[in-house]
Amino acid sequence: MEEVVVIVGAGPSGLATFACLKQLNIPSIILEREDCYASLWKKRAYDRLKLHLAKQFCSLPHMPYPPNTPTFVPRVEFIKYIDCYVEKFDINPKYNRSVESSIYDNQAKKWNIEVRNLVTGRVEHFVAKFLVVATGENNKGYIPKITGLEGFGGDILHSSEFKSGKEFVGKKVLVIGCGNSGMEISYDLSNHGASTCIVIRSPFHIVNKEIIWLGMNLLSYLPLWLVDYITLSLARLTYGNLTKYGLHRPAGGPFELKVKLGRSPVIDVGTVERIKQGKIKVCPEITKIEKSNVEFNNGEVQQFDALVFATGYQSTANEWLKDYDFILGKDEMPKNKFPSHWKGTNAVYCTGLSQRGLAGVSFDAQKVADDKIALILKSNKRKN
Ligand SMILES: Cc1cc2nc3c(=O)[nH]c(=O)nc-3n(C[C@H](O)[C@H](O)[C@H](O)COP(=O)(O)OP(=O)(O)OC[C@H]3O[C@@H](n4cnc5c(N)ncnc54)[C@H](O)[C@@H]3O)c2cc1C
Ligand SMILES: NC(=O)C1=CN([C@@H]2O[C@H](COP(=O)(O)OP(=O)(O)OC[C@H]3O[C@@H](n4cnc5c(N)ncnc54)[C@H](OP(=O)(O)O)[C@@H]3O)[C@@H](O)[C@H]2O)C=CC1
Ligand SMILES: O=C(O)C(=O)Cc1c[nH]c2ccccc12
Repeated sequence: MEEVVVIVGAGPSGLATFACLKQLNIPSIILEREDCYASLWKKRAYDRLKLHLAKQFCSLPHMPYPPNTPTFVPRVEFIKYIDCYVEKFDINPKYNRSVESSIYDNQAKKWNIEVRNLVTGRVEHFVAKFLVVATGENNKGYIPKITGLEGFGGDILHSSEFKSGKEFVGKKVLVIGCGNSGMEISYDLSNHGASTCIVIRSPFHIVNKEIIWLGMNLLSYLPLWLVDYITLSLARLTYGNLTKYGLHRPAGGPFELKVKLGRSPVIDVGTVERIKQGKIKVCPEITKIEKSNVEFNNGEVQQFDALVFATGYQSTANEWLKDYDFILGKDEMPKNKFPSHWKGTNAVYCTGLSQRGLAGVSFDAQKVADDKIALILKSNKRKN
């Protein structure tokens, strides 16, 4: 099968790229390994999740949210929005297709794509003039190696498998990692009566969604350092000094760290108050595990029924994109810096790999589509 554009992944990035291309009458197909679109939001996100950024920063190209949508969109409403998006642009991804290899044929100037059909088990081949990597930054849950972890007696899960604290009523649970996932999952566990501890090993910024909303808006008018100053001042006023609870702020500002390192500030949903009340206990880094006992680097040992690893994600694009160095580095990140990151050499593009959430997804999808039309028009002109 020969295609103009093959998009790998039917998350918001793949869907947005398809829609932007369609607006320009450029045909494309999407290959998706799961049996649905937006699989992260449907299968790998916890029940109480709401978008942290206001809806104005989380829409996909060519379709705003309906006016009655809440400012901070709950997961289920976001899925409904994506449902409407898919209907509006009549998007039909090819499901259960796991892309296993993608190699550029320099002679034919085409991408050869090998796909495992997960239903039949067979390998299918696609050829495309353009390839778009839209497989996301949150592909595979990362669980660190810890001595004795494999012998742990209780439940072990990654945050992407966590649905609700109601499954842990009366249990003693340790959450490892204090990003947005870990902090919110701890709160949910505590809400449902689980005895909850959280491992915090590094400094991070605690803010709330109103402060970030203000900061995001101010970024249109003020330099980043000033927005950081205002954001930090408000955060300090709201939370006070949290060091005695084991929460430390890093040296750079919240927006500076997001832009430079892709590290998101933690948007507090009530966890900090629980920590202050002693209802969620902060623990230092784990040194080892023996059966149900977890030892921390302050020498303390505690017994747990379950461990929730909210230790982040890995992108896995380099595993299937054999010619990844046309666009990605060894670290799976785009080689070029924002805002030129979305384009590689040899007709490969990426959307959703700039650590800028859904706003970044929209930016990339539009850029990719606009670039393609230029290329296609150029090649058509040459032919005529
Ligand atoms: C818990 C959580 C909450 C988040 N909340 C927000 C938020 O509020 N606001 C925000 O802006 N961002 C948020 N993000 C970031 C979020 O990941 C992105 O905004 C968005 O989902 C990115 O879309 P994507 O299409 O790039 O990636 P994904 O949504 O991850 O989609 C990638 C798709 O590619 C498919 N795929 C992967 N590998 C292959 C392969 N080899 N072959 C075929 N298909 C493949 C996957 O199955 C998946 O369906 C959140 C992330 C997480 C983990
Ligand atoms: N509602 C929303 O909008 C939500 C958005 N998100 C977004 O999804 C993305 C992923 O977030 P998240 O899942 O929290 O992952 P992150 O990568 O943001 O956080 C991972 C956390 O795990 C810690 N960690 C890693 N390894 C270890 C270890 N061995 N021991 C102790 N701690 C460890 C990290 O600390 P260290 O810095 O020390 O490595 C960090 O605190 C982010 O962009 C986030 O903002 C997530 C949830 C909700
Ligand atoms: O949820 C995330 O981590 C995102 O990537 C969304 C996002 C984009 N820009 C930001 C700035 C501050 C906080 C979150 C985000």
